[in-house]
Amino acid sequence: MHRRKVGIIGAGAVGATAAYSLSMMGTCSEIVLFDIAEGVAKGKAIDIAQSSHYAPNSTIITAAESPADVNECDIVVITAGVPRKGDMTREDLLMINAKIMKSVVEDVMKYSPDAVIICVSNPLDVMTYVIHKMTGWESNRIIGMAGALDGARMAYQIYNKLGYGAGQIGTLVIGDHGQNMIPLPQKVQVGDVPVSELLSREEMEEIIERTRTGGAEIVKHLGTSGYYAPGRAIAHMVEALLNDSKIVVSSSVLLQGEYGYSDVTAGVPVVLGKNGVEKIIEIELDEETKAKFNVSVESIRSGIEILKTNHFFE
Ligand SMILES: NC(=O)c1ccc[n+]([C@@H]2O[C@H](COP(=O)([O-])OP(=O)(O)OC[C@H]3O[C@@H](n4cnc5c(N)ncnc54)[C@H](O)[C@@H]3O)[C@@H](O)[C@H]2O)c1
Repeated sequence: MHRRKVGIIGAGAVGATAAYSLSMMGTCSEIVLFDIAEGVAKGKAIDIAQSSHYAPNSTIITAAESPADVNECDIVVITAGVPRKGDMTREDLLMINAKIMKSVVEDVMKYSPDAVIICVSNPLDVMTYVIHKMTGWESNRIIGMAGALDGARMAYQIYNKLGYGAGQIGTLVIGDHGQNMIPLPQKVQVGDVPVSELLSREEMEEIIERTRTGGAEIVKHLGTSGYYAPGRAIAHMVEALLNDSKIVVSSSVLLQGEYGYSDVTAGVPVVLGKNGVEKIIEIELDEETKAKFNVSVESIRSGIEILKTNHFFE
């Protein structure tokens, strides 16, 4: 990864915030934004490039005129998609976003054939699976961003309860990036202190619930989903890949026997480095968590099944 070039496909709220975060961190040498909505990538690229005047390191930020300009990237972040509208069923949304993903991925394969892909578009785990099927690439090169955000949301809730420990709260959220996500309080530490020493079971139950509904809480206030924390979470992952930092981040990856599942994507802790997913970490799950993980995996499988029933992969 010597060029440190990052492509971001979908320059909407999340994609542009990821670009802005990366440029403020000075992590990349070059960021190229692409969006099908005319002017969006161009306008945001100019704005972000001007803000980078005050960043620690300079970053070249450009807008792609066509998918072919998102070329020779080390990492491609995909945030392209459409949100669910009133009259759409889950099935409709899945099919629409999967078709968008298919066309985006065809371009990535053509123009950035050596990239690592970070999938962000929802439904996250199913879209990550689509990328695996469409590319046929080594599974380590395709990573779904979910746990990085959900873990930050959990840490925020814990800090709000404690009033201390900011930046020291290690969290872990596994499973799907949706209703059945599994925040794991038994794995949380504040500094080196297990959270069970600091918060009661009832307080942790409330934190788990608020983590699960963390996205919806923002929608309630804002009328649209959050983008600062998702954008920063993407930048955190991109930095880990570019710097080969081998940090542990929960991410949606293809399971091939790990945790007893195959041919399905789900959020589990992984090591991120220059090759993408360097290692999937298999932690010991108690029986209750195993049952929850199964519910989570089955909900992802039901999304994949919808695509199969609609002959998407044929
Ligand atoms: N994984 C996560 O944790 C997480 C967090 C937040 C949002 N998301 C998801 O990320 C996606 C983006 O969210 P957002 O708030 O930025 O939405 P947004 O609507 O602001 O941006 C999406 C952008 O994608 C563009 N787009 C659509 N089709 C495209 C194509 N074929 N090629 C290029 N661009 C295309 C649209 O023009 C739009 O600008 C959504 O699917 C959202 O649900 C995921």
